[in-house]
Amino acid sequence: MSARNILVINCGSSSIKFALVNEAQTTFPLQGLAERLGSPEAVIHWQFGDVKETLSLPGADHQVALGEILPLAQEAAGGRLSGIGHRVVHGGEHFTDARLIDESVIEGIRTSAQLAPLHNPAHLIGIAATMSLFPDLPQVSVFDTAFHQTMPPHAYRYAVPEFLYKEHGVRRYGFHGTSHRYVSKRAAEMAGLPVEDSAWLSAHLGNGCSTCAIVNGESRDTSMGLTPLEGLVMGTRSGDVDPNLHSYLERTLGWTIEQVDRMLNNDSGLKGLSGLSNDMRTLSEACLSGHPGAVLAFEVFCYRLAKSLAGMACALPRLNGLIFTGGIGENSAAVRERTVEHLKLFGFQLDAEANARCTRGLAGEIQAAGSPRVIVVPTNEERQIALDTLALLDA
Ligand SMILES: Nc1ncnc2c1ncn2[C@@H]1O[C@H](COP(=O)(O)OP(=O)(O)O)[C@@H](O)[C@H]1O
Ligand SMILES: CC(=O)OP(=O)(O)O
Ligand SMILES: [Mg+2]
Repeated sequence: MSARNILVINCGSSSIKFALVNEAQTTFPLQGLAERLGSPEAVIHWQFGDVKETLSLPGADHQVALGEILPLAQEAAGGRLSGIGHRVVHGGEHFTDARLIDESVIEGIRTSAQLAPLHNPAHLIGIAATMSLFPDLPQVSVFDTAFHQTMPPHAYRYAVPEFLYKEHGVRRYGFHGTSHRYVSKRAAEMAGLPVEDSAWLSAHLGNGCSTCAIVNGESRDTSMGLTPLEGLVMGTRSGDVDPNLHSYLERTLGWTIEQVDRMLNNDSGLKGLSGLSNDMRTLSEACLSGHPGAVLAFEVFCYRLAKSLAGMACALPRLNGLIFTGGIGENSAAVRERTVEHLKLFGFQLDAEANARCTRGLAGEIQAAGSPRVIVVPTNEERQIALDTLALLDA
């Protein structure tokens, strides 16, 4: 049987990230991004082999963009596309695994949309579009939340009245599960351990950031909660704040819930603290010239990350190592160095040269002699989604 191709789709509210994954190849034959959908500036950028292209599609919505992306994928796949894997951020308590998409799965995603109002409605639009354009291709949804369904109640319950959990699903769900699962498997391989007998702290640091405690290949706790706002400092998201902040701003500034939501999700995090940028590359450069906002944002980011990892350690019976992944975790030696400095009590220490070497997709162990392992693992959510899709097609 020749190697199969899966198109992986991650639909945001105004964007679509996509990648063609071939099961026998380590790099993607095709990958790209459609952005500003629904506006006059709608555009698709993609890379097919070494060739980069851009197609301007004024006013295009998800359906129109997918109408362009699918033929590209068919061409890149030599006419042999086996299925489509969709990233779905929130699966609530309905889904503990990837699912072949049918009416009941669509209903489950719709029900969870209340909890991920920015993400799930966009996924549904993407799924409807691919189903109408390619009715004969099997479609699979892979949930960010599914991996975390193994958390025990003492990790996922909030200390609020029980009916809010029982009747309204108020609990910790956790996100980035596809990434935490993938990198913990890779870290175990790199360390020569069976993943079923390993224990990790994992830090996924992209635009969204979360930590996770992973024991024997299962999530035991994670920093994101009911929604992807809880926990760490992120690009534009605040992470943890005092829950009374909402009522304080309402009372003192007359803000509405929508204003508070927008501030916490879009104007906070690195962007809010620095007053400069949500992008860690920009902040790292500004730190070098002593920009006070950038320095503060960097320090708060690393301290809060270390504090979260130290808390996650409560969920581990032992520790095989600390994993860094996501755009920041994979590339920023400075973030890794500063974070690990706050974790000396655990015996963590880095080898400066090894730390500096691990950027731009290079995996490796970066701890100094005598320290528990610290491993940089490039995440690959697209490949994991394709593998989950293929596993369901085989079942
Ligand atoms: N060389 C680098 N140094 C520091 N930060 C980097 C570097 N390269 C990428 N990043 C950061 O990674 C973040 C984006 O991570 P990524 O995982 O690509 O995001 P997403 O969650 O959208 O997939 C940005 O904050 C970006 O600045
Ligand atoms: C759930 C989440 O935060 O996703 P992302 O990192 O893609 O924003
Ligand atoms: Mg990413």
